[in-house]
Amino acid sequence: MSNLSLRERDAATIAQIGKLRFSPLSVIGGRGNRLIEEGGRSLLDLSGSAGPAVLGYGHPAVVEAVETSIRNMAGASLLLYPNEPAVSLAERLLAITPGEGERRVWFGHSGSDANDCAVRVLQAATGRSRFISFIGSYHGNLSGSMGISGHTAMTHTLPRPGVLLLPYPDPFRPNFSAEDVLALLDYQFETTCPPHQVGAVFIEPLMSDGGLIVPPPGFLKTLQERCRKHGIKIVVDEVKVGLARSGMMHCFQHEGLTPDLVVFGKGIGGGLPLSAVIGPKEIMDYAPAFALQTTAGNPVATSAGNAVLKTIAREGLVERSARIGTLFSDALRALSAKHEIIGDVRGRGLAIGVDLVKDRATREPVAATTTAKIIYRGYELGAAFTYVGLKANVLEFMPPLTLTEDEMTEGVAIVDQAIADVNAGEVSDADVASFMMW
Ligand SMILES: Cc1ncc(COP(=O)(O)O)c(/C=N/[C@@H]2CCCCNC2=O)c1O
Repeated sequence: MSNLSLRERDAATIAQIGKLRFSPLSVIGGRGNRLIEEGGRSLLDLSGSAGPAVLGYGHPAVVEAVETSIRNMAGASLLLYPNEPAVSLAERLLAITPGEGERRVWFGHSGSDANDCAVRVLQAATGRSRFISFIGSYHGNLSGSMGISGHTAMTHTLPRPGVLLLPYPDPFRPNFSAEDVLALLDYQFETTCPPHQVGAVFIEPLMSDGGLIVPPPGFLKTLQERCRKHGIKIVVDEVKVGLARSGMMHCFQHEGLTPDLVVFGKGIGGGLPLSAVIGPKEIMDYAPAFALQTTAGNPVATSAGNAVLKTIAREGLVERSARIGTLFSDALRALSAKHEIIGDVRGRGLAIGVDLVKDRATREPVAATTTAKIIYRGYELGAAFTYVGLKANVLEFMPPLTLTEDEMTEGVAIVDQAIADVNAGEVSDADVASFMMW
């Protein structure tokens, strides 16, 4: 057994390109809504491992489903033969996801590969090679999904040729109003981006990694109508804010959208690698062997997916997200009475962002080091959470949907104390230097 810490062994073996670390936390276990740190300390998880741990850790329904399926494993590959868990999950997803006409489900391992698949099959099936997306959007980290994303973390990779990236209107920083963006789109359609060349618009119904931005009411619905007129498909990326997290089963339902394709990831697997794309049969049946991944739709991950959907229904997690999310947001908003740095608290259900500002009048974002220090101090005080935003100034709360009211209260108290301690200068730049990764 090594006498090095897990963190030291991680530094000596795991590639930096796969890391986005916000604190020194090294995890050796997890139970309920808590992570167990090397050394045995328990931390409240307000991040859900960046979203997928919708049922926390070790949920009995997931444990039983995974154990049963792996003990009698129906192969490991949906592409070679059907398996019961995958087909059941596809049936469940089709039943709970509004849509028109006959549809089909594709399974993958991650939000990235799901959006990657959507891009490729839409270009092939529509014959249109251009796409519309948004500055600040994060649709994945594979070439296809990255190519239609607009997050600053991806500027090391050039966007896909022909992508039209529009500003995502932010009610808290209205540099571009919904009307401005729609006018810009119309102008592009008239000039450099003929609509008949555009296969689809990719929409985050709540922009997560770009800063937990809830769009102005009606904007996305109007955008959908503009695009529909030109036969442009609507793809809604529900990877991070879907499946009950927003306080409705699908976040797009808050916006009155009628998507052609819906992309799922993160929470659908309850922490296991699983993603899905639902789309019209004429698109998703484009050609056999078009979007293959050997272990996609395997019976173990899809058994976890079935357990997630069944638990969401059985434990009423849609309503719970709405209720606990409102309490959580209200409690965070109440902190703004004592912390000038809190400029805005926003989100839907248990997808919550706290926008940190230097100045409430100008709404200038705080320095990224300040955000990082609050995360770091929160870790020291016993909670795990992250930050997002193109200026790295938005605290992100994406806890398990099983978060209790007491845990929510505990989490808010930690955030409160962390902000106070950072204001008091208790965290140094050196403390966070190695945690400024995006
Ligand atoms: C709306 C949306 N769509 C797709 C993805 C990609 O999902 P995967 O990271 O599972 O490939 C994501 C992933 N978002 C990043 C993943 C990198 C770490 C930072 N936090 C996230 O949530 C996403 O938010």
